[in-house]
Amino acid sequence: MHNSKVIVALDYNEKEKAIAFVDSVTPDSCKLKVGKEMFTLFGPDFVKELVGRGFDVFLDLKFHDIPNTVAKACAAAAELGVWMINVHASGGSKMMQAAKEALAQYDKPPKLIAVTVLTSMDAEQLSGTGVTTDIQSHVEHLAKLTKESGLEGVVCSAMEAKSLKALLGTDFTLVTPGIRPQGSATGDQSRVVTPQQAVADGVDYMVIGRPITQSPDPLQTLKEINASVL
Ligand SMILES: O=c1ccn([C@@H]2O[C@H](COP(=O)(O)O)[C@@H](O)[C@H]2O)c(=O)[nH]1
Repeated sequence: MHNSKVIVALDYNEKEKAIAFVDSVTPDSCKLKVGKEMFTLFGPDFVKELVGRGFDVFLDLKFHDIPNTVAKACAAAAELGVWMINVHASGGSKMMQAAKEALAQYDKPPKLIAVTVLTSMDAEQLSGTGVTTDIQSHVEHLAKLTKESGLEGVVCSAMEAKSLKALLGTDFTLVTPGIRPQGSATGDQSRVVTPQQAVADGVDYMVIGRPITQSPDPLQTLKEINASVL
């Protein structure tokens, strides 16, 4: 069992840079996230390498397709031995249930969670997609649908953590990107929260990429974040 709440987003375009960071950390100091960029560049072998080193790996491919396709993709992801995978909740309950059922054949299936509203989105971006409710209500709606579909948790902003824990219970896992230590550049994120506030509000895991990977001393930054939320 690894204890850190930090999942480092390995969004590197060079494998050597990612491995240099991985060489500097341990499975107790962080979990690792492989997203679309590194998976597209370096594929399943890269994921297996991280799993082989004993890390909990979140394969963040955000599947969103017809139920059959998503189910097969989730089974393929489970074969890699990863700790957690995800789909988009907006794919609907049939899609999420198919994903869940595809994992039933595994003794140790990955945790399956669903993305609610991307942390890069603000009210204007969301309404531009045709959603007429406010962000908080839409996140709550999608998180409820996710729980009813049998999944273990959601990706959301830590801004929504308190209300989701109250609505869906403390066992429902909340994974929150959009984490920014005080003074860090926000970049393309909109719904940002500091690590300290996120943990105080009850999140289970914080996804942190650039504030760590682009830092002049990534290991020291990770250590400081871990220490700040003890
Ligand atoms: O709503 C979401 C879902 C996923 N992400 C991913 O998390 C990291 C965040 O990286 P930062 O550099 O800390 O912004 C990135 O890999 C995203 O693809 C997200 O940001 N928001």
